[in-house]
Amino acid sequence: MWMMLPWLLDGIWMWILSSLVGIVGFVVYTLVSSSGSDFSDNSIDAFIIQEGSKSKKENVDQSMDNRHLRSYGTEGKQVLILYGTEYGFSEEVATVLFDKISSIVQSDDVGPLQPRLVNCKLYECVELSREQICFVVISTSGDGVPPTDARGFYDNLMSCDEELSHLRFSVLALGDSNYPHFCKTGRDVNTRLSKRRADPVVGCQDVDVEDWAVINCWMDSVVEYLKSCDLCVCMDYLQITADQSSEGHDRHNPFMAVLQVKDLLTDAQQCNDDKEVVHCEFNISGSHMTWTSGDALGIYPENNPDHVSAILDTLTWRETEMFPVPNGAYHPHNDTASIRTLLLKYYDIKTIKPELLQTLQTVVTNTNQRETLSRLLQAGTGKSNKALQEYVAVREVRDVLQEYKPAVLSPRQLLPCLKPLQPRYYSISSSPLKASTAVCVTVAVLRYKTLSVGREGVTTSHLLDRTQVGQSSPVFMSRNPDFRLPDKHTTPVILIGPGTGIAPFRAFIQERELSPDKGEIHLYFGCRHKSGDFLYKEELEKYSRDGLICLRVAFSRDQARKVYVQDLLREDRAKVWDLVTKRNGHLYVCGDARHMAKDVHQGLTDIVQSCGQLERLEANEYLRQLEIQGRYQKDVWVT
Ligand SMILES: Cc1cc2nc3c(=O)[nH]c(=O)nc-3n(C[C@H](O)[C@H](O)[C@H](O)COP(=O)(O)O)c2cc1C
Repeated sequence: MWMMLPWLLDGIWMWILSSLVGIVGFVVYTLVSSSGSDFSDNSIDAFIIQEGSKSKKENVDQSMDNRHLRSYGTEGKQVLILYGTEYGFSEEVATVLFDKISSIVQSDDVGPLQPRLVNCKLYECVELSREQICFVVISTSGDGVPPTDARGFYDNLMSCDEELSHLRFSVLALGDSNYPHFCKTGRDVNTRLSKRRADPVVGCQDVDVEDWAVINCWMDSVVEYLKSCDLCVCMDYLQITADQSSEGHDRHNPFMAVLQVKDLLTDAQQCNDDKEVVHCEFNISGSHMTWTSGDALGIYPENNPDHVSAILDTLTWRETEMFPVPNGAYHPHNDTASIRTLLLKYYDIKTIKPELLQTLQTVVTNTNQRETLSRLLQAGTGKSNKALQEYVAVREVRDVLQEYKPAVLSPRQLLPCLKPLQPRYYSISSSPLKASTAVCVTVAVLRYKTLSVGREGVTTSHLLDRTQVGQSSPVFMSRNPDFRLPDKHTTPVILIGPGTGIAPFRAFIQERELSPDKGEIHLYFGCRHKSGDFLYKEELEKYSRDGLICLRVAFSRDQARKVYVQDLLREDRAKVWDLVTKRNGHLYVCGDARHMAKDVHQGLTDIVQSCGQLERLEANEYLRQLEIQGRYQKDVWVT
């Protein structure tokens, strides 16, 4: 059932054309806009299949806002591009591929290539047995799982054995090498398609974070292949329009939620520490949005206006001039905006794309500057260019533009060099049972220095420093079906979440507080000090006094020897072992993936090894089995 929910929420309209049932099958129609470099004709992520052999074009709905229309105006050689995304990057990449394929002129020139851009969530509309060629752009999410919307497609692909020897394909696997299961989903898809005898015409390519040099290289190979390959003009298809009038709120169509509570949970003076964590509560009444404890809230930030002004200082621009809003993460109300608004709301002004340096190279007149730029770029624009990586890691767009002054860019030169501003995701820290229209998040404010300049996290500083109670922010729900309380309320749970890892556990605790049957909750929380950064201290201590939770807190910096949650778990090894093995207890870990989740896993392995008297490998296998059974769940992230 959960798989149907995003369909509805995402504004998918399923029209079963009863008159066609039995003759041409069913028609599924949808619209979701996609991200891309501009908002021209590039963003359909739906497609229609018809059973039967006759080709047919049909206009599903002409009346809608067709800004995102992809008109399949001609019968062509069908090329399927499937994307599976959690946070939008695969969609952005797939859209670029779509544009590239659209412009290919083939050597035989017998009819144009007809790319179709399809979100994996519409997998039921995709029949690989009918396709000639398919390119899959897919990320890995969670702890090595497919993006939520792509699970149906993934499961279907894995469970079906039908041979696909007629199908040519290639996979672009997006991921992040900081995670243990690097690019797992894309690799799995590649392996499975090969096993089903499909032909990998371009090798599967892993992509570490947003390495456009690698992505472009793969796309070049795809384009080269398509230029001269033989494809038939065939396939049935319908012309599809994109609907802007969808009521469901999602990443493309966020809800403007009023911030109704904002509390700083930390006290710098008490603990002599500059860490700031803020509790925010958004009012979503009227949105029809719902969530389940364990889900996350997507929030679109605004950039710091001072940083925007610093960029404007380096440009030639006029306040009255209007520019297109990028077809990035969400639909703006207007198609155009001033450069100030664009830099404030729609473009990422922290991340430096190599294109910015390449563009500067074309305008700088100072010889030293030109040489510096060409040295930086001479080893390419990919991740393997360490000098470039180091340069961009410590700078933001305003620094680069200031550095190369008096070189001046126009907005038309600058904007194509920037990424669209993406939403950030925060685990929801309240249960809908407590208040179904008040969504809470618990946000650690990011502040640091590079090149002696103060830096800040875009969303976290926007929430703490620049959003007042009563103001609205664009928000939407992000499902996390792998992080759920057990179905039976009486099952004991062990929650391990230091810092803001407490967020989803606050929701879990509220959930059990309001349920008739209350299974045991063992909470392992960690913070630096007893005073000052013990998040939700009063609340948790009250739950503990009332017997709802068994609270164990690791204060890492209150004594000479550092103490962490995994140390407390080791102290409680007999209890943990008993809960898991004798009482069917479920383990949950939330927070930092790079260190904490690994250390906790190590701690749990030690416990299983010693209490179960197992070898190391057997202990690891035991935990792996728990994961497979959904009894060891993680909601972890890399910052
Ligand atoms: C919460 C979270 C979990 C992730 N888990 C993995 C993972 O297990 N393996 C991996 O290779 N990448 C992982 N990634 C990295 C994403 O795959 C990568 O950022 C990708 O570019 C996202 O593409 P998308 O926006 O299309 O989902 C994770 C990212 C996040 C935010």
